[in-house]
Amino acid sequence: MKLTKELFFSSNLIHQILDNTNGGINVVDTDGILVYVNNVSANYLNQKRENMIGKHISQFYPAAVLLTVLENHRPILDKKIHLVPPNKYVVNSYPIFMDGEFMGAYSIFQDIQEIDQLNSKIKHLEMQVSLTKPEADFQHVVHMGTMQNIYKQAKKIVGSLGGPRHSIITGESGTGKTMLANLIYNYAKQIGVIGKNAPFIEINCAQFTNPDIAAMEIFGSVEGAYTGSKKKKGLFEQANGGILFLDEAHTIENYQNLLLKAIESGKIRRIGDTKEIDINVIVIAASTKNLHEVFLPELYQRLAQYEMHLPALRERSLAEKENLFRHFVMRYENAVGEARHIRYHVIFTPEAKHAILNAVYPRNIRQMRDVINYSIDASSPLIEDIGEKTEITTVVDMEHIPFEAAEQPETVENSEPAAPDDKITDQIAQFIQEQNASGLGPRKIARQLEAMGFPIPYYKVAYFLKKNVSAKEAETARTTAAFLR
Ligand SMILES: Nc1ncnc2c1ncn2[C@@H]1O[C@H](COP(=O)(O)OP(=O)(O)OP(=O)(O)O)[C@@H](O)[C@H]1O
Repeated sequence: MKLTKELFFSSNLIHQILDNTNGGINVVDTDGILVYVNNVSANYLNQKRENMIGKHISQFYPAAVLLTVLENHRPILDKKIHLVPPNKYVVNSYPIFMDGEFMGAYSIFQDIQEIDQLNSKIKHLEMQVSLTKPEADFQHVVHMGTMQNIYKQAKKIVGSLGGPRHSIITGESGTGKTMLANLIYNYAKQIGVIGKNAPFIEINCAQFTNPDIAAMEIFGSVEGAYTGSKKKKGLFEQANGGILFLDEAHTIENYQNLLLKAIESGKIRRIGDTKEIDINVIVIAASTKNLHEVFLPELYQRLAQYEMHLPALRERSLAEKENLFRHFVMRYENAVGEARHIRYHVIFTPEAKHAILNAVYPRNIRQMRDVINYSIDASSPLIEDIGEKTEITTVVDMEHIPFEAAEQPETVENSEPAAPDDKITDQIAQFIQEQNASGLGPRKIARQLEAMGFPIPYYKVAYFLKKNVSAKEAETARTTAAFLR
């Protein structure tokens, strides 16, 4: 027997095919009575198809999208629903017309939990990358604390009338040397000293265990210069017309002469080659060491016309640390906001903020940033708990701070101004709860309280709500008052 169009439509084949699709299918008449259900749909509800057909769809799917299509006679596409929580489905529903007459509707739905989870993972990864990427694009960084003065000096490296110069940046690990080099690069592009597409080539000189390999990477090589070496363009050549950032520059000891020659003559020679190549590169050498003690005097002199030192975090003022703290918290809020399309507010309790600001960070700003990110991570809700919310507030408390920062034995007195205690009563606690129950967030409630003459900071309101200290549960008015204080 041969499969023909007639045979196909007269046989049971179409049902077999519909049963073997990945999606659930429901077909209803104009009254919403199920006339067809495929196996996938029946299986989702642990039902037998025969039990479903002939009954009203709302018996099985009370909020069926099909019911709306029956009313409007219009398709509804890509509607996301939680059919059997936590599973998520996407539903497409269409009206059925025959010879222009409305006859019913059908829907196809598919489980998208897996796709959703993958999307979530991608978003999470994107967010992690954005939280740890350097700040080169963040112009406001240059208006903060130490950076303000250093950036003024740094602009002269590329922006002085005498032409761009080479320079040195020193500072402990994590103090912002790479970030500063990036800021210089951006500024050079902005004022047209280098082209819009000029390269920024960064190399950590310490990554090479063998100084010969380091030299070949930096200056390039010709085939056979060393056993197995190939013809290769070096990073100097790749940086032509832009900036070469040599991180941990103190480790290039053996090749200081080559570097000096390149800087002095504007020419390089690939290792093993006799031919010289013209280069036009601004060199920024960075190091955690004092290069004055490590470099050849001529090389040091050449580079150190502009030498900038980035102080360790412990040497910076509390005001600067507070700025950095705010900066990283805001960065987190923005990253979550963008990734999840919600307004995300992060509030640190005074104790937690104090611990973060006063902790000792051997890896400087990078470590402080990581501690802040970690603490917010620890206090934040899970993605699955966000649901349909568009605004979320999280409170970071001491319990969320990683041990490395929380263990610092600091006192917390005077970290925040206390509210006038004679005014805080159990009624205020009740007021906060009532306002919150009616949908107001901590900021709005704090504003209302302030207008009423009770200036309680919003983070205290948020902390209070988070801990769910109810006025009824509180033993006495004083307990609640003490908590809010
Ligand atoms: N003033 C600042 N404002 C905001 N972020 C900063 C500041 N200084 C440093 N950072 C951030 O701290 C992190 C570490 O900075 P960076 O990588 O520039 O340090 P580094 O001195 O080059 O470290 P290493 O010596 O280990 O290479 C980066 O994410 C950087 O963006």
